[in-house]
Amino acid sequence: MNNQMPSTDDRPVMIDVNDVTLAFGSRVIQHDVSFQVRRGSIFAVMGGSGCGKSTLLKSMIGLLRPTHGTYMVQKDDYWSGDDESRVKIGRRFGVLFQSGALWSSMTVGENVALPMQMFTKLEPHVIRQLVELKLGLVGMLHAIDQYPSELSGGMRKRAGLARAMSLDPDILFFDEPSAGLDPITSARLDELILNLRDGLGATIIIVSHELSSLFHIADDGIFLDADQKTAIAHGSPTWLRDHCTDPTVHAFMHREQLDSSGTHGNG
Ligand SMILES: Nc1ncnc2c1ncn2[C@@H]1O[C@H](COP(=O)(O)OP(=O)(O)OP(=O)(O)O)[C@@H](O)[C@H]1O
Repeated sequence: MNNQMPSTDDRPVMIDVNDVTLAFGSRVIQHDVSFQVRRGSIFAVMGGSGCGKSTLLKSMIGLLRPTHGTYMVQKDDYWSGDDESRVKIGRRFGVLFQSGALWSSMTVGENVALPMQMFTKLEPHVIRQLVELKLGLVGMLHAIDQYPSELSGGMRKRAGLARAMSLDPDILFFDEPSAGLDPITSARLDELILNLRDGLGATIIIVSHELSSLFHIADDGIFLDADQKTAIAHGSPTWLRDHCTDPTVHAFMHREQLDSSGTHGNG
């Protein structure tokens, strides 16, 4: 079965996930998951609903300890140390949650400033300048004094992105960034994500259902299966679409349904 993209990628490995098992209590969600994310790549975590994509993302950002396996962030073993060492490694991470997850009682500018106030000793006027810079990067400087409730869904996502970049992370995690956005706003967000990767050299791990977006922006990825509870294919979304022969992956990447015999139907 053709389920592994041939790799000619010689970019350094940024995150090395080795033999990870994720479980809630005795319920295993995924097991024996291994993959590498290379520096500067946009890495897609794919798979059907409920297979464990968000759970994997949670464990990569420190919200769920894997029951087995390791995550190396360059030379640092993310889960082997104490909370303090994890927080230190996590300072390199920026996270954009589905909703943008802004504090509703704070303005956009205050939201972006918050991580800087919490984790740095920068003077308020320096923070203000940095906040303006981050909001400028995502085209949201005009909304610096607005509250989240005054923003559209796309604007909230962009403000969330500015906040995710608040501490100059070199690794960004996006959970369903295009969820709830219309196609045009979603396409703009794709361009913004590509610009961030190209302009800042960030490494991006993205969970998304939006195949058109994934085909456009992601250059590597993994496909998690809900039934086998493990990764069944590795490669960029376009490679999986065009070359992967696994019936589940093929059906997903071509938006088909499998019939009970495991062959492709068209309904
Ligand atoms: N806190 C939790 N406690 C127990 N089970 C959980 C918890 N969070 C998620 N699950 C279960 O883990 C499985 C994977 O969920 P997860 O949200 O990671 O899937 P997903 O692939 O991101 O799904 P979707 O694409 O629908 O968002 C699901 O069966 C879910 O019910």
